[in-house]
Amino acid sequence: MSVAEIIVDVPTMQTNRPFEYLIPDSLTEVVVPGMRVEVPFGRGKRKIQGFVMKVKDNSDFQGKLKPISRVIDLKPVLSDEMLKLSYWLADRTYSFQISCLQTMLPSVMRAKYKEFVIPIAEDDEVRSLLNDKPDLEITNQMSDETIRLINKLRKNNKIDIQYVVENQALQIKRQAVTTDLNIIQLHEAKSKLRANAKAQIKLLDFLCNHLEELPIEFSDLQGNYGISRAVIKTAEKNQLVKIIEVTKFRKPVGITPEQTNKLALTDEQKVAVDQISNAIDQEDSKTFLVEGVTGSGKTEVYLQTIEKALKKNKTALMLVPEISLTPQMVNRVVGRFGDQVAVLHSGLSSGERYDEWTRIENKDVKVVVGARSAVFAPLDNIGLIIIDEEHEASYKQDDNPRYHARDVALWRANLNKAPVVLGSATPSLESRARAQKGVYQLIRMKKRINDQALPHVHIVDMRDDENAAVKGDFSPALQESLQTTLDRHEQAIILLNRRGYSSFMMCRECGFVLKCPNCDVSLTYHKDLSKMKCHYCGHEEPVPNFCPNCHSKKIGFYGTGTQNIEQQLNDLYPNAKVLRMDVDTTRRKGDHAKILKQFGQHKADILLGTQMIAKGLDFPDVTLVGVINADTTLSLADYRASERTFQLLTQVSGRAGRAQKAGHVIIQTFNPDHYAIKDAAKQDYEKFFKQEMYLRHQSNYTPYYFTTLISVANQDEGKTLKQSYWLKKQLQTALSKDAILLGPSPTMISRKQNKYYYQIIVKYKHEPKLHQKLLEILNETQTDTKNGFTIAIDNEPQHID
Ligand SMILES: Nc1ncnc2c1ncn2[C@@H]1O[C@H](COP(=O)(O)OP(=O)(O)OP(=O)(O)O)[C@@H](O)[C@H]1O
Ligand SMILES: [Zn+2]
Ligand SMILES: [Zn+2]
Repeated sequence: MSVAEIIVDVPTMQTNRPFEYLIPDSLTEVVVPGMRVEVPFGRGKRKIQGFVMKVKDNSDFQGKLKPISRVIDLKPVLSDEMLKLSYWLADRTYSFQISCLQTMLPSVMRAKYKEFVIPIAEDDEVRSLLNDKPDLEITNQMSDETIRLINKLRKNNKIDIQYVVENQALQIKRQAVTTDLNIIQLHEAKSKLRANAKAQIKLLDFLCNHLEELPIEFSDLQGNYGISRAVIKTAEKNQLVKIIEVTKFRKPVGITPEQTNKLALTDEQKVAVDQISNAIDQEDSKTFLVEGVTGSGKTEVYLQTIEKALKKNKTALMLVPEISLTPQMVNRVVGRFGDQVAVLHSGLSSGERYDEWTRIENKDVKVVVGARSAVFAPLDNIGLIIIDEEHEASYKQDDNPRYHARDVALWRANLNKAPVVLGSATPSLESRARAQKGVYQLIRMKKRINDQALPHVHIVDMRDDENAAVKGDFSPALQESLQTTLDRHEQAIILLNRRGYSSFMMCRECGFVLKCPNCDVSLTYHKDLSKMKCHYCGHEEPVPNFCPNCHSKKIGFYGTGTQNIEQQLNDLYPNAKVLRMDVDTTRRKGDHAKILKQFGQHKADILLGTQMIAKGLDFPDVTLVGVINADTTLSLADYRASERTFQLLTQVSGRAGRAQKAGHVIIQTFNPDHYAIKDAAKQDYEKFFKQEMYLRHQSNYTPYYFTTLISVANQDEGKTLKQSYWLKKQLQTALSKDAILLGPSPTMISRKQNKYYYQIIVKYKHEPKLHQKLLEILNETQTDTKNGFTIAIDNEPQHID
């Protein structure tokens, strides 16, 4: 007898452990760990997906084991390494193991179920429900009446509901057009068409010219040849073409890498490459922190150490923050290693992602570049892991499982005996502190390439009379610098620090602010839709003409958006070409890359944007960087506010003067004396680090204390509060007197999608009982789902709001 231990796809506390299933004789030796299978679960015929964790010869279970119904995969989709990782990840992030297993796979491989009605009794009602067909799929389009009928028939044992697991990944097919007609028949068909059937004629002409390339995908026909779906459908009806499904490897778009060659290293780069190469050679899983100023050439260090790993017949994993935001980086890696690279990022369609995943899984590639979730890439025999811009908050996932890619990378590196390289001009305080203690090895690169000086930064005090008097958002100093830059035919980058700065509506008569009815946030104006929108729940409504509160007409926009700044730039410099990069102009795939390409080709003079333009960009003609409002991130109610502000300002300043020409930066602020702004102006990370460490020490925060954030949500505010206090009491029983408990307090946005949110923060140094207690709390609160509480535990949160 062989038995499999399986984690089933039922994300509840009770099912958060392996269940045993019998492996039927027909499947012995087929079922192996890491494979997905379909198993019966609970009463009735319900079938669900599960992951095989272990296969063994016998079971201690007294009752009768149910058999596995079928296998979903023909070979394991998760390696032993990944299965092992899932235990650690679930424990560390307080999440269900099933969520962890699923997080490691491309989303298309996550289970989808179809439900079918199966008749089990002869009955008129059943027959009419099924319309004389053998079964009926239950969809969410069914009327309530039908659902009620189904329920009734089920209660009377006349029908049964069966669940079928659908493997989406295998079903990624695309619609394509082909034809059975030969060229002569096509011409004949064309001659029979009426002259005004222009679209049909165009389609037939196309077919005649591309017969050899058939079948051709719908999207291709639409996108590249302007032939619409309707035209194809008509042709199908007239039996001119056939519509079929094709499976294809999709090639991610937007990447046009130019071949790059190895550069001769500077002295600082050489030191870094040597030390890291050594660790690769020795299979030493140590962590390096490369603290290199902006433009010091960290990328070349990454590329040459990756090459080292490949030479040793190993693979390399490189994480970057949201790749679609840094096409330059992807181009550099693909340019160096060509076909050996797979790219994983959220800009890919789920199909493209799956294809890239398959290439890695098939061992067709040796290097993986990707954003956060690429840390789970099915690479084997990893020799090096790199995390660029390691300070980025986006490496932490906001939803369950709330993992930090850095932690996962360290875990995998340890198992693979590979070094980790964390790179940044502005390392996170945690990482820099670890380097201080010798946990990580610090490598500093203090000079820019070509010995180019760091840009000269000028702080403009917006409280000054002269600056306060200007009408728009541009101080005289910034206006002048922009003019000089334009006169010299150089380029400028203007940063609008976005947080809390979008356009909302306020009444200047009574102070009323237009808010979302479901969430406790103001609605944001979207010019292109001419609507007010909620960024949390998507609620939208028309722009009001008068105040809903006092009926005054003095309701108007407040705050400045990028569109507004763009208008001001156009008014100030009518001859300059401005490119705007924000959420609105980068909605579609490839928009990002397009804007950056245009700017790189100097088709525009000014690149205006939000945080997304602050990092990684490397354009030689950019000599001026202007920051409109340095303070917005500073005013966040988060203990990381100073750190975030320093990072943002240092990074964006670093975009100026990276090649031959010297760079200038103008930072407009209402807090010119704040250390985060002053240190950023000097690009002095070390000074900032010391000051910020001192303050964190004073206020008992990371990296001196560990932090865990527990949030409670419910539709009823009273219940939420009560539950929060109960939780706090529970925690107190497990904590020593050295731990600090804050809250419960409402989160900054205390209501989202009609739920109230309260949070408790635990700060601690050493609390051996805390972990167990938190698991117990989860257990107790989640078993009782009827109350509708959502409890989330965030280990080392990136944002506290
Ligand atoms: N050894 C070298 N010789 C000549 N040019 C180099 C060398 N190393 C890097 N460069 C060039 O210097 C520029 C800056 O390098 P890179 O973009 O890697 O900086 P960085 O350290 O990543 O900076 P940032 O943190 O601002 O992104 C690039 O254009 C790169 O091609
Ligand atoms: Zn009003
Ligand atoms: Zn809302």
